[in-house]
Parts: sequence; C-alpha cells; structure tokens
Amino acid sequence: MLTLSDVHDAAERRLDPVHYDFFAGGAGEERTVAANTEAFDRYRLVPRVLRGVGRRGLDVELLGQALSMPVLVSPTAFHRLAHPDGEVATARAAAAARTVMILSMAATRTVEDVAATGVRLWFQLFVQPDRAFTERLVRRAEKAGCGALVVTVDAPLFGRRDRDVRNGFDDLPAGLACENLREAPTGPPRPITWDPELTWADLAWVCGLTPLPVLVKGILHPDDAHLAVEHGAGGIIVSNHGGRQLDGATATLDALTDVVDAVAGRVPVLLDGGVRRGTDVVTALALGATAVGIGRPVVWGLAADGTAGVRHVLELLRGELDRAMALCGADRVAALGPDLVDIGRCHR
Ligand SMILES: Cc1cc2nc3c(=O)[nH]c(=O)nc-3n(C[C@H](O)[C@H](O)[C@H](O)COP(=O)(O)O)c2cc1C
Ligand SMILES: CC(C)CC(=O)C(=O)O
Repeated sequence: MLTLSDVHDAAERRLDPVHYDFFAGGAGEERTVAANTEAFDRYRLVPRVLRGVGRRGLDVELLGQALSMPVLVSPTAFHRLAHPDGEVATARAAAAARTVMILSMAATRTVEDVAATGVRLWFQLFVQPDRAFTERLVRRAEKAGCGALVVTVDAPLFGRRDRDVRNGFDDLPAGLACENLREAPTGPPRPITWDPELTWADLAWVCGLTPLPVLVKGILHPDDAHLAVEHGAGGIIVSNHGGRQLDGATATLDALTDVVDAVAGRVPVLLDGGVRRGTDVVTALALGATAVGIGRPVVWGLAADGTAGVRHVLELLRGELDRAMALCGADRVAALGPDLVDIGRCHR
C-alpha cells in the first residue's frame, strides 16, 4: 500500500458494502465530497530552492500540546464497524504517531478506554437539547483527560446521505453502540439528537462550562469564524463534515484563506476534508492552517489492517509531507507561507 488510495482500495475489499457506503458516502449528489479533493487538484505550488533543507522538523504546537506533525485524526463515528477494537485500535496508532485523535461523540468505545492508550485525546460534541446531559458528557471527557473539546456546528439536523437511505442503513448492528451515550455502564445509550435551535449563545455556554479549549468544527464562512472567536472559541476547524451535511457547500480549501483572514491569528485555524497527500498538507498550511485533519483515510487504514493500517496511513502522510516540504525549500512548518501557492492561477 504505497498511497492512501491503495489503503482505500484494501479497505473497500474488506468492508461490508453497506458499511463501506456509510464511511465513503456524503450528502445528496456528493458534490461537496468531490469538491474537497478537486480543490487540492486545482492549487499549484511554487517551490523555493537552495534553502538548505537537510534537517527538517515537522513538529507543531497546538493548544499547548506537542504534535510530531501537523496532521491529526478528525472525529469519525462507529469505528467498530471497521475493526473489532474500534476507536481503541485507532488511538494506539495516533499515540504511536504522536498526534492528536479527536474522538467522535458517536464512538463505539468509551472515552476512558480510548484515553487509556495514552493518546493525546480531544472529545467531539454535538450539543444536545438536554443541556444537563451535555454537561455530564463534558465532565466525563474532562475526567478522562481530554485536552480539548470540539463542538461540531454544521449539523442543526442530519444531512441526508442517499447511499445510506438506499441501503436501509440507519442504525448500528446489534452488539455495537455509542458507548459514551450510556448514563450507566449497562444502561441503554441515549440517542443523538440534532438540535436546530442551537445559536451562538449555546457555543458561549459550552465555552463557559469548561476550562478546556473549545474548537468549533464546521466553519466555512469568514463571518462565522469571527463570531466563533467572539463567543469564546479557542480554535476553528474549517470543515464541511467531509461533504456529509450540506451538499453543494464550498470545498474547505477554497474557504480557508478568508477564514484565516477573519481570525487574524487570534486562535489556530485547522482544516479537514479531502486531504490525501503530503502536498495537500503543504498547501493548507501554506494558506494559513496550523494543522489538518483526516477522516476517511483513518477509517480505511483501520478497516485494512487495524492499528497497523492507521499507523501506515499516518506514516505515509508524514513521509510525503517531509518530502514535499524539502522540495518546497521549507525546513520547518513555520516556513510554509502563501508565497508558495500559485493563488492567481488556482481558480482557472
Ligand atoms: C464515516 C464518517 C463519520 C463521521 N462522523 C463524524 C462525527 O461523529 N462527528 C463529526 O464532527 N464529524 C464527523 N465526520 C466528519 C469528519 O470529522 C471530517 O470532517 C471529514 O471526514 C473530513 O473529510 P475527509 O473524510 O475527506 O478527510 C465523519 C465523517 C465520516 C466520513
Ligand atoms: C452518524 C453520526 C452520529 C456521525 C456523523 O456525524 C456522520 O456520520 O457524519
């Protein structure tokens, strides 16, 4: 498996086709799923030369945590559909790679079991109409040692994924559950409820609830990025949920520059969606992202070969990023700037 695309193919061969469709699919025509990767095809790099890049560092500091590279694991649901050990297998790989894993609220392993792997862990939250329940979840994540909360804001309701509707896939199979939604160890898990009434006041409420930094995931509009910071966000994740919510939403890479300008360095800006190559990481960082997240490639690694498969995905990207940085004349992440991107030509 020489590329992330090879890992995808291996996963597709191994997964139940209905579960493959759940992981691979997006909303509607999947225009935004396609747009995310197509955007990276459109941007071109303008490398610098003769810059002495024999010693290179990929490490970054993010919200007080040291990461060995600017690539982290975005939250994806239901890892036990891909591997019996589920999110614990994923976490072992992220721990070995010394990067952050964002655990989905819809994880099929408990946050305590995942944290026990020693991974740098953040917890993703959909704010629930039952605020007392939401607060209990936040306390549980804090107690388990999570270093940040990630509040996903692009889901006032659930995007319609046509593949899942056609396949009749609307629930986890017997024996699997969202383990962090049980109120008691053997009690039934509560269902996730989408809350279309959420407003910025609710974000401010979450930010006031916890000493942890709160990242807001699902921002595309620069005005929303500004509002998020005003309401207490400690970080922004430019994301369209991997094209699973609003079909037709802009590619995240196209949204990045305006968001970075609106945030004006007040908090870190991350991006996910369509990152499949080390050069994609270079492009996003050059345009102002502090780090990028990967969603589906992690699931493909997990399905293909458990922890080793996820590790392989992370190390493939690390190797590609290192090579791309050298070829761009950058010896460290901070050396990546917008001058390396041919912005004028990328929208032709
Ligand atoms: C199968 C799957 C499940 C996901 N589950 C969640 C989730 O529970 N919470 C969330 O905030 N985002 C979720 N996402 C969105 C990812 O966090 C991320 O934004 C997206 O996958 C990035 O795009 P990529 O898959 O092209 O890397 C999910 C994405 C996929 C593909
Ligand atoms: C199934 C959901 C709870 C997780 C999600 O956000 C997604 O599938 O995109």
